[in-house]
Amino acid sequence: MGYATCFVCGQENDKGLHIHFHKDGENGVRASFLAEPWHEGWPGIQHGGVTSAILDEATAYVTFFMGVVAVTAQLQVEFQDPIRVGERVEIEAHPTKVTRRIVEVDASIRGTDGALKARSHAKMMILSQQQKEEMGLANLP
Ligand SMILES: CCCCCCCCCC(=O)SCCNC(=O)CCNC(=O)[C@H](O)C(C)(C)COP(=O)(O)OP(=O)(O)OC[C@H]1O[C@@H](n2cnc3c(N)ncnc32)[C@H](O)[C@@H]1OP(=O)(O)O
Repeated sequence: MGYATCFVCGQENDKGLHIHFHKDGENGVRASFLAEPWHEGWPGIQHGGVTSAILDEATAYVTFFMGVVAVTAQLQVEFQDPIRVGERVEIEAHPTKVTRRIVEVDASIRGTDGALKARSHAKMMILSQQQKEEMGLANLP
């Protein structure tokens, strides 16, 4: 599922996060992740850019499972509590509004105890055929 070379989900990306996202209910997605030492910014704490990339990817998977090709136009992230190296977290995302061109998505990352670590609100722009061609994405489903 997804794309083999993707930084977040690609199983063939040696430098990637290798997160497996799966469908949850009709429109939601879920995944799990373990922060490793090479994901840290401040000592012992997962880098906020890694956290943002995970939220962005969960958001993108919502549109992927909807069967449209979309890119992130806006991603607003709240970092609520540090994600510690060695800590497992649970990721969730679901759509909140769907229009002809834009899918709005809420995503969150929680500890295994359910405590909120980070959350995001994003606007995904559905690409026209011309935009897909210009971005080299015309052959995607
Ligand atoms: C699932 C498997 C794995 C898949 C890979 C995971 C990927 C993860 C997701 C990503 O990270 S994608 C990469 C990061 N995103 C980008 O690189 C997108 C870069 N931005 C663009 O390509 C264009 O800005 C975009 C396609 C989003 C919009 O260009 P358009 O030419 O379609 O917009 P247009 O100029 O026609 O404007 C249409 C409306 O949208 C508005 N708009 C455009 N860009 C916007 C923006 N960025 N934010 C908010 N609004 C925006 C614009 O003001 C306007 O509003 P109005 O209709 O009210 O006039």
